[in-house]
Amino acid sequence: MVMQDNVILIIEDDEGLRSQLRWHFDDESTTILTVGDRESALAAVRQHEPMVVIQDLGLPPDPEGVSQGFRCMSEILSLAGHTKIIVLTGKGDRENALKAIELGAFDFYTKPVDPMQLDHVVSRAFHVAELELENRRLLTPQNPTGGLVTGHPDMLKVCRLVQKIAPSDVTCTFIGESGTGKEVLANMLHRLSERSEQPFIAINCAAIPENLMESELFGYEKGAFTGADKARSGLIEAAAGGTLFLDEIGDMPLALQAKLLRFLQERTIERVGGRKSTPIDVRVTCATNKNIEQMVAAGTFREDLYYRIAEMVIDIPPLRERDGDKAVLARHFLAKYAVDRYARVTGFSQDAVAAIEDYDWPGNVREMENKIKKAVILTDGKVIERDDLGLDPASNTMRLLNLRDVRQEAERKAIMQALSISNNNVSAAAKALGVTRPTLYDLLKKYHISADNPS
Ligand SMILES: Nc1ncnc2c1ncn2[C@@H]1O[C@H](COP(=O)(O)OP(=O)(O)OP(=O)(O)O)[C@@H](O)[C@H]1O
Repeated sequence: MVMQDNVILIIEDDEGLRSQLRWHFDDESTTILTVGDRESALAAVRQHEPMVVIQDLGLPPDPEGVSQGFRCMSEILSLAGHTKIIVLTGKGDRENALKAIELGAFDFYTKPVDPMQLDHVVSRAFHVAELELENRRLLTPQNPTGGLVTGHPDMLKVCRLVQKIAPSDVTCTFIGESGTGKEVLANMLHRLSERSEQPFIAINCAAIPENLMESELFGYEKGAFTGADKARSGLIEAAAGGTLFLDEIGDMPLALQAKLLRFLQERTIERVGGRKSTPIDVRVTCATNKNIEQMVAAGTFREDLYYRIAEMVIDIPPLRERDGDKAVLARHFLAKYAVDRYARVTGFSQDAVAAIEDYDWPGNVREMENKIKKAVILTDGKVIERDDLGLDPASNTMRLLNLRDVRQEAERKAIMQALSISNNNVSAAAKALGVTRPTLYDLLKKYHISADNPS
């Protein structure tokens, strides 16, 4: 079955509400299917596999209870596990709302329905579904990504670039903040290359003391220095035939930069204390979170080495700039760690989702993985709550005024202006801004602007 883009299935036994929702969501780009009971819902899912389902919990023959609603939800998820189900619950029915999340619902919405508010939830569900779909498209058996998960257009572009250059021997350098996935990408590059059966050796240039780095990389001969009682090969030799990943290349001392450059030019190594040159066939990949061009200008990084390692420079955006990836990655890490004795943990509360979205993640994906792993272990319930995540809002305020902030402020102002000119009509405002309605809803959410009161 292929998931259909822009199909919403509404499962609601109240005919009035069903028509209201159909009428509200109906537009040229969206197909709305409506049904009133569980059997018809399952038939519609089999036939159309909608991306998003809006579902009432009270369905016949148990319209006052929740048994049919939960059964329907579980059956949809076992038929089409990626469906984003938004459950409609009665006021004060928090217990069932949480149970729905535990069973795998994407979100819940408390009646009475305000279609404009429900729009936010629906467009977020579409957004996450689309990102996950992109990620699944990327992750085919022909495209092993070594565990890289993303749905963000810029990261997908990076992945495609990596796939393209993998078969060549181009030396590429990944530039990005710590924890953004540079090593994961370097590993993906290796796996996709013809060297995949050979070793992938990663070395963190910032973690090795300067006086040991040369012998670590190039190896040494017996008697090369005090304590060298036998010869040892270095990491370049260990990577022979495969890939050597030099992480934090910006921290490599100048003296060693010269030796690395010689290796990259001649493709031979000389062990410390040795006189013999040995040819080694290795692909070199680098990463850094430093601005190497600035270091070149300051004289702390050799320009000739920079040109060698930067045959291809690939920028990795920080997590805070990957709109939508936070949700996709959070769900990925939950699935990764909520196993065995933690399998009871099945989702995030609404508050937790909002906290994940709002947080800046200065430590990027690594920080998120650690925080979610910890939350899975620490939570007492079945759902991870905001407090379980231990996100420190202070780190969000550390941001300096930079181009991104300026751009966001301009975007926010333009949206407010468009809303005010269009009398808060979201469709008209979206048109004026040249974006789709779901995109505008995403932006409204991002900037915490209410369309009812855009001040
Ligand atoms: N897109 C991703 N999907 C899944 N896991 C990811 C992704 N990006 C990063 N990770 C995970 O986050 C952690 C940090 O990633 P990685 O080591 O690749 O970051 P890095 O940019 O190389 O960091 P550093 O500069 O500090 O070495 C790893 O455990 C990795 O598996």
